[in-house]
Amino acid sequence: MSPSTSPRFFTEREVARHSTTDSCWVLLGSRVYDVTAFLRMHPGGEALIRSRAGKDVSREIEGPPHRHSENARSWMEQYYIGELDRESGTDEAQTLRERRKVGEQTEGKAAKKPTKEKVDEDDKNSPYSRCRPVDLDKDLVDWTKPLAWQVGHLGEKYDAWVHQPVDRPIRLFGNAFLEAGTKTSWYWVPVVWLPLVFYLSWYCYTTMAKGTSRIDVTSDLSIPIHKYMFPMFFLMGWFLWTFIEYCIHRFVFHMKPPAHNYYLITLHFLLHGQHHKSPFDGSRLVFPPGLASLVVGTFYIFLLSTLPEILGVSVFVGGLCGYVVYDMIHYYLHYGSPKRGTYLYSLKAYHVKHHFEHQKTGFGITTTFWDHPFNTVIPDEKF
Ligand code: HEM
Ligand SMILES: [Zn+2]
Ligand SMILES: [Zn+2]
Repeated sequence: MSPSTSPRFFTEREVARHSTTDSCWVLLGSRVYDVTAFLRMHPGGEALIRSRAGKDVSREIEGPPHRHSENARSWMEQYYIGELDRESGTDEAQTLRERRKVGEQTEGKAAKKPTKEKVDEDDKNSPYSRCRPVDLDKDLVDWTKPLAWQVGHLGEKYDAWVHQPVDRPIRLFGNAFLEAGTKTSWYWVPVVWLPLVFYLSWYCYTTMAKGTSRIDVTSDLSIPIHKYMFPMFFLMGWFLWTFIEYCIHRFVFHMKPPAHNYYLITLHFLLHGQHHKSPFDGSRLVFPPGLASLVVGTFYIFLLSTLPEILGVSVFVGGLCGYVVYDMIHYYLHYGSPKRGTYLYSLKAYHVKHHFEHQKTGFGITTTFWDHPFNTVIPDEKF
């Protein structure tokens, strides 16, 4: 909603009443926001916003504990619902006021509402004047049409546009079947891949348990593989996955497409750009199994061509399990509300900062480990 449209007015009491998980409003000065839809997604935790429900959060947005990014402020504008009417303290006064407005309108006089000039004046005096409202009419793309074939035309404006997140679902393709093919519910990932993880783990363990598996180090030296070595190979595969996770996110998903290359921009948008544009579009948060099988298949072929069979399969299954955990954790970081102080809380805060503020750093999702050697750790906040 743009601040230039005539806003609705709310009394202080009315705003204060919306202080539950089902309906949570906050204020920035005299501007009223319904942030209910954002509560669970908030990286600082649901409780922090809920404890300030019905109140002015200007100080908290500036921090400490956290100075919110430009994108976080623009994001908040999407939840703007109206203005606080400080003069009319009670609901009765509000009702009277509404009646007076209707009366004025029927008498042909101008209704008592803030004019555009008045609102702009207020905005100028507010510390949030730099908040850029999400104006869907003025956006660089036409949201009423599929986006896949539009974004390539944005050229050099694409990079800035794609990194300004919005809270709305994306339609990629006009064709309903094609569109459906790009969406995946989170549960398909464990449904498709976990049976394979269990089967291959059982296969590796029972094969090793026969006691006949050996690794030929040289033509003279051959080491027997004990069944209890399986967990070690499995964990090696998982660790290898965390490296692949980092590399795919950093070097494939965050490749910077050349501004004049329509096709590479489109490819970037389909692979990862759409997730940055609409980070909470739940239908596109996990890899479709068809696409994932390309990566999984390549990983399998690579391991089996470089390692002895049983060792390769053991490492592969650990990596596959790491991938399933990655996709589930990524989904949870966007939709879950982990407790403050937990590992998942720190991962969520880290990942949402990657989305909102530090798009060129913070590529680790299930672990920040690989950000250290590659020097892409999101710096700690300083006040
Ligand atoms: C009500 C509207 C709010 C919105 C839309 C919002 C949005 C966000 C976003 C997008 C981030 C990720 C980092 C960034 O982009 O700045 C964030 C982080 C954070 N927010 Fe908010 N926030 C809101 C209110 C609050 C309030 C009232 C508090 C209370 C103190 C708060 C505390 C934090 C903290 C502590 C973090 C960082 C989490 C961490 O690094 O541990 N936020 N918020
Ligand atoms: Zn990313
Ligand atoms: Zn994400």
